[in-house]
Amino acid sequence: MEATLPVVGAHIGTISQVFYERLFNAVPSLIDTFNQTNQANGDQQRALAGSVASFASLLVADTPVDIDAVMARIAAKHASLGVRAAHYEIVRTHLFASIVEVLGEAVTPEVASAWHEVYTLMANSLVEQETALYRQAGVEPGEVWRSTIVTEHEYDGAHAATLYLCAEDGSRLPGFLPGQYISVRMPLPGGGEQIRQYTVFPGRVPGEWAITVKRIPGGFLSPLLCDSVRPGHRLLVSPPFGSLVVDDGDEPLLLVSAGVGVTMTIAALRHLLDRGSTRSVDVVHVDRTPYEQPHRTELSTLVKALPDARSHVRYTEYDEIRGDGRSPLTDVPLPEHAQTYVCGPIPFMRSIRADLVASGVAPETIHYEAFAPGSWFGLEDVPTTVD
Ligand SMILES: NC(=O)C1=CN([C@@H]2O[C@H](COP(=O)(O)OP(=O)(O)OC[C@H]3O[C@@H](n4cnc5c(N)ncnc54)[C@H](OP(=O)(O)O)[C@@H]3O)[C@@H](O)[C@H]2O)C=CC1
Repeated sequence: MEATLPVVGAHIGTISQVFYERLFNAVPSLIDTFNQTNQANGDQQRALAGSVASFASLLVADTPVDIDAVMARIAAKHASLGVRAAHYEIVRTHLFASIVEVLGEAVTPEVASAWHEVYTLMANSLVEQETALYRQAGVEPGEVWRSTIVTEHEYDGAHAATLYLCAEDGSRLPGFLPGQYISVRMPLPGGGEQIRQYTVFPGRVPGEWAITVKRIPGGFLSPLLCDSVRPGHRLLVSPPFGSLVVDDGDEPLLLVSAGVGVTMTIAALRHLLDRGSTRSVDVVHVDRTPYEQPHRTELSTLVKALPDARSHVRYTEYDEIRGDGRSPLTDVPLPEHAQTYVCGPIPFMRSIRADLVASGVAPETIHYEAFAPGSWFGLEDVPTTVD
């Protein structure tokens, strides 16, 4: 199998394309589970087959990637989509048929069996973790969707809206950890439906959730959520999932965000405040202008309310940080032994991570979550954004 890794790698684009054609022809309903924006721009094509290949290379290579953390992130994302054990067998059938179709005779029985073994290892590990996540969430495997009611819609910054959600049956929505997200599943006006993930943060009353959605022009879901959904609207959502959560230790925290990625920082600050935390916290946030910045007032209110917190907000429209290549972290005193959480566009997270590592920060203390597919194995080669 190791010998065929480069061959599979070299043909991953074609294999993925053939795979999705086969998969969607066989099970058209799965189109709704996959992000159609990422399908259209090719990211999803690269992601799934690429994940199997990456998993295989992690198994055989001496690599610094923390495979358990990567698998935990994938399992959480799958749970938020309602993935079931049976899906892995459907994917296996069509993925292997695609590999054989593209690589032909290079796939000898020995090679095929080695790849099946890798796939089985990966699938078993994910199914086990997803089963545990469903159990913790108190739902049957894959039965993640519940009805919530939008209690309030607020435009937030120039391009985003915050939606407040309560349970349809009047019960309290379950708690969550700072950094977790929920999936929102919505029918599309032209037919079909789509699912997207949004960081969840506390609403205005206990048991209420909030999400902030940035409108992506031409996107499938975000324009609907920003501009069509209003109080009283019913929204199907998943329980909160996500393995990348702000830890409850007492080391200093560095929370770095850009754009609507600020919701992770808001969730973390609310959590610290609720717990009466005295932790040292530095917040770095980058936005284009104050007018575009979601949660601008709340960010500054929360930072002021914490006993040992500071905020460093940078505006790329007014500040030269983008033009002259200076890091948004310039002039921010980096606390020693800090845990850093980064949230924002992929290029932003990539450059912040590089700046921190160049300043001597230990890579294992830098945490980030990317919602885009294919980004599980590092910040090296991931494009795109969610809508
Ligand atoms: N909705 C949600 O719940 C969540 C969304 N996310 C993700 O967060 C991301 C936020 O994106 P969005 O709001 O569109 O961000 P924007 O594209 O609007 O960027 C926000 C700011 O970051 C700056 N920036 C971007 N890249 C760099 C860089 N390399 N170095 C310095 N500054 C940079 C931009 O500068 P400039 O003006 O020069 O472009 C801009 O000022 C999305 O990918 C989204 O998927 C993450 C967590 C939660």
